[in-house]
Amino acid sequence: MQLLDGVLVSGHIKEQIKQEVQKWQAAGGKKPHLAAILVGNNPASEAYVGSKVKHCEELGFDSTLLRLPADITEAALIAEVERLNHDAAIDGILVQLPLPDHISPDSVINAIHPGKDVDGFHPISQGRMLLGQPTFLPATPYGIMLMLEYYKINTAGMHCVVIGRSNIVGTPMTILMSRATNPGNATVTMCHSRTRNLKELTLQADIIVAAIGRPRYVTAEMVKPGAIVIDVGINRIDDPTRKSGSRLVGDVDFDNVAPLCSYITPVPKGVGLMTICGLMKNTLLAAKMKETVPA
Ligand SMILES: Nc1nc2c(c(=O)[nH]1)N[C@@H](CN(C=O)c1ccc(C(=O)N[C@@H](CCC(=O)O)C(=O)O)cc1)CN2
Repeated sequence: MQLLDGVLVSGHIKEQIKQEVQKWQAAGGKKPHLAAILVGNNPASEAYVGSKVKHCEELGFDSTLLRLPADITEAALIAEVERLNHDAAIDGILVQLPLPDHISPDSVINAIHPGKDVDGFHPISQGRMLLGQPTFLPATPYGIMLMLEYYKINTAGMHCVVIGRSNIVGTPMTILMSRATNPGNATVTMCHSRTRNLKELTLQADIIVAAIGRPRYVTAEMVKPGAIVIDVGINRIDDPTRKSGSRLVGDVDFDNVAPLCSYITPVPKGVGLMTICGLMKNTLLAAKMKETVPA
């Protein structure tokens, strides 16, 4: 079993991005500038946005963090997004998810100008991805593809079972893995909460992408020996043995599944770190494309 190491791969990709930014600036380009919107004070969201801002500093990007109250109206939030759309200094905009229940994430995402949609969540970005056109790829699936590429895993002809059908991970993952690219060229099955014969399907999988959001859901008896397992889950569970009283686990029962696998991503230090790489690569691309809605 080989661990797909998010620390190693993200370190390598960040180094590439840093060098690309320096080259871009040496050629007269402006520092990429990411604007992150954080609504409310969900501790996990605070941590993820904080990490994005720190990565901007590390890679030589500018960043702006806009903190908005949890009771902001949807209209006021969309007005902030539109203000950033028109701000020529801003290259990329992200709105940290989840949003409070009274705000429709679709309405807010749809308000982001597609040229600044560095999360790759806008319908235009997703549509272009579906058609195989150049676009911003959703950060987590993009990061997973970068990781498979780094380890030179040839997925052509493999059966890839994706568990989860979210717009930001499961669905785009099925599209990217079935494209005529390497990695890609896989035969893909998408499973979800209504799938009846999940274990039957996962046992046929050469690659499992687990993005269900349930701690340790994928167990050893669901995994074929030699399979590649990509764990997208980030679940915080109680652990009285830890000083903090809790710890992170993925959607895969790592301790029992890992011995069966050819490759597996750990949680933490796996896919999560690659998500940030996907976002940073998209932000650099946005800076190079430079699209701003005229005032
Ligand atoms: N606007 C967005 N919102 C959300 C996204 C997203 O891509 N865009 N994805 C997730 C959260 N997320 C990024 O925002 C994210 C999750 C996890 C990590 C990460 O680095 N995880 C570390 C562990 C971190 C920890 O200790 O808590 C790891 O896996 O090693 C980065 C980004 C939902 N919202």
